[in-house]
Amino acid sequence: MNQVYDRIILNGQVVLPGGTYRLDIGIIGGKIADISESLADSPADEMVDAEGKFVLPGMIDIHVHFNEPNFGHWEGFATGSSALAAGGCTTYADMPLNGNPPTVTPEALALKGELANGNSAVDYTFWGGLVPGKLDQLEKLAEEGVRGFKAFMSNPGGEGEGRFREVDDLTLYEGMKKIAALGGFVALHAESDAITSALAEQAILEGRTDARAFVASRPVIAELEAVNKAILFSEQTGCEVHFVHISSVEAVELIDRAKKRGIPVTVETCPHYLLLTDEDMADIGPAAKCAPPLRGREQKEGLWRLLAEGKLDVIASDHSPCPPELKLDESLSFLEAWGGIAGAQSSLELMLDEGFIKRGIPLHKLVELLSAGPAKRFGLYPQKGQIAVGADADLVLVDASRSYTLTEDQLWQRHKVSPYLGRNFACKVTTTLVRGITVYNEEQGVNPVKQGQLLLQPVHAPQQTP
Ligand SMILES: NC(=O)N[C@H]1NC(=O)NC1=O
Ligand SMILES: [Zn+2]
Ligand SMILES: [Zn+2]
Repeated sequence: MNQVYDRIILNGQVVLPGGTYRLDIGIIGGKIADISESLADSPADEMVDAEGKFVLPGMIDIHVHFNEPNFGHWEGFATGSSALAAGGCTTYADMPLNGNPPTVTPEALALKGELANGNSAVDYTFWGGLVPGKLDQLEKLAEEGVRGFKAFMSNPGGEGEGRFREVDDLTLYEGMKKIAALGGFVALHAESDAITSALAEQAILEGRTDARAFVASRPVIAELEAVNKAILFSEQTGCEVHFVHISSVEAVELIDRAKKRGIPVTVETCPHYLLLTDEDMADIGPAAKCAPPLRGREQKEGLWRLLAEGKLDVIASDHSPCPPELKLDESLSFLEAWGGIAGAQSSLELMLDEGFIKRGIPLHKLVELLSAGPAKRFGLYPQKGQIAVGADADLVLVDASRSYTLTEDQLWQRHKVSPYLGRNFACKVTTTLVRGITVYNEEQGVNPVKQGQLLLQPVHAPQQTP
């Protein structure tokens, strides 16, 4: 066959679902048209030499907070998605907070869509929100194509009237019944508000406001209590639950036991729970503050063990930035500083560095958590999330023979705050392609033409003809 390819990626170590092989990839019309041992002699408009590099499916980061509308000064679509592109992520799902209005009505969803359109470096979709008083909006959001609905079981913090609020038990239960009927799923920030707010209040009364006090105010039992309740609600309503940013071995095991009983649950953790500990949080300061908090070394090692055992489904960044003064102002105690880690650009490199290079976990196993797992969770698979003929050509080239130190000037996000500044990475993303288009390369940086497409299918839209 004498096909003319738009582009051929030559000589890379290509990470397929079952393993890593030296292969060439031919791209036509934004899709992977061929994967073969030699396309070197095939005609193509452009040849990309991937000699010595790994070629992976782009990461699919289903947990980021880009904060528009109205909180673009925290993080916006252009800067946030640029950080993702530079870090090897090709699709993301934006959370319904901390922008205002939060994405809990079709009007707010439309506003998100307008703000992201033309400003996103990579493809994207939106989470809706499940909050008290807005149960009647769920169906309308589903009509606009929303399938995932985020709820907080503890106080999400944040500023302003009309901001996103945590669910009470009845809203969660009733919401899950409705979402199940709509064919959707919920994502839960699973920490018990009763436990965390009482402990935080007690700490403040006792004048304990440092990093250690923060960790003590959000113990593992708070996570377990919330997970346990949500599993019960899932069992009772049939609603699928995705547990975001799980931080403890005990919670992953609880979720795993529920899966084995046939309850439709999935579990996510974040690079920071696998890379950092509570001691790092105290050393680095509020740049490493997140909720649930970073935990001890045994928890971190335990999460790696569970990852190796296949008990995790998704790795996501939970990129949740804020203006630097809300974290770094010296008048703020650790307890008062904004909780949220802004690590979007580093997720893939951290997982490859620590998981593949240092711990020897096969790349295709990591790709299951970074790409295929999240794509499946969001119904984007097999169009996205794997390297396969017919899939979108969403590809990342990684040089694993190059080490570098992360500095502020390399960060594409709105504010140059990251717990990974100064860290030495043993690999580097060199090129990111979305549907065959170069959205990032080392020499030129992020492509200024923002070609990311929205991946929502409103039910009333005319079906696209191929
Ligand atoms: N509101 C918000 O984004 N909170 C996030 N930050 C964090 O560390 N955990 C979260 O859920
Ligand atoms: Zn959360
Ligand atoms: Zn979050």
